[in-house]
Amino acid sequence: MISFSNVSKEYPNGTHALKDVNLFIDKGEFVFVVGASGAGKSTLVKLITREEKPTSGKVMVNGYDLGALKRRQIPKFRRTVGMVFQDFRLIPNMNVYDNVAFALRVTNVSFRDIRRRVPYILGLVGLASKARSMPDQLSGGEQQRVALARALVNNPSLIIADEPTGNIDPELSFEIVDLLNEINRCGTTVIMVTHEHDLVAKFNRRVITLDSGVIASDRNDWRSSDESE
Ligand SMILES: Nc1ncnc2c1ncn2[C@@H]1O[C@H](COP(=O)(O)OP(=O)(O)OP(=O)(O)O)[C@@H](O)[C@H]1O
Repeated sequence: MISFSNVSKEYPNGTHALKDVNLFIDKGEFVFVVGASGAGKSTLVKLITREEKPTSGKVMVNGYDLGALKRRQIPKFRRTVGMVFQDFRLIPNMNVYDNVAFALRVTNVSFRDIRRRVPYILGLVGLASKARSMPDQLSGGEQQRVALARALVNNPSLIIADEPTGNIDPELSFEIVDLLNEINRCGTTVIMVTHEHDLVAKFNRRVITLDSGVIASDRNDWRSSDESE
């Protein structure tokens, strides 16, 4: 569950990236966040992951009041959120298996559980046969699936993907969103920032449109709207 109550974000240089935003995303929803460059999409994501703090207002995510979160509580909170980025952010000198296992090792999961969980998650994203490959031996779509596996391996209740298909061919982009869709069907909340209107139209989910730091529209019936043309 995510809620924004009268949230504004002003960066130190005076840019008002978000202005008095009110928003509620329930557990289990799939939400696209769209909007022009500079509209405030990444700022919204950074407030949800507590990379940034609001200048005013209250952000609640998975039961945590992020404004009141102590520094030492941040890692525990972040384990409830899986993050996927446009540039994949894989560790280049680790193979696929280790990239995913690493996310578990840093949280002190036992060797036995890692050996059980990593192959399961790699199977889920269709990469069981690539476990020993290095990231630079994979296509963009495959690298993003590894990143997705890494985001999923801690069993987060929320996946937040900031332009996950931005560096991927259009055919493979569909596969990534399809995977996110499957993950969502199993109960995980998914928030995906994108510029790709084709994908948004194809999957027909809730769409939040940001414009100059405010929510310009928030709708569940994207396909029937004129904006999908
Ligand atoms: N660290 C920062 N310091 C100052 N201004 C910032 C910072 N980060 C973002 N901004 C500004 O805040 C506004 C919103 O930026 P944000 O990155 O949230 O937009 P966006 O919708 O994600 O854009 P894009 O689609 O280009 O990634 C922009 O005017 C941007 O220049």
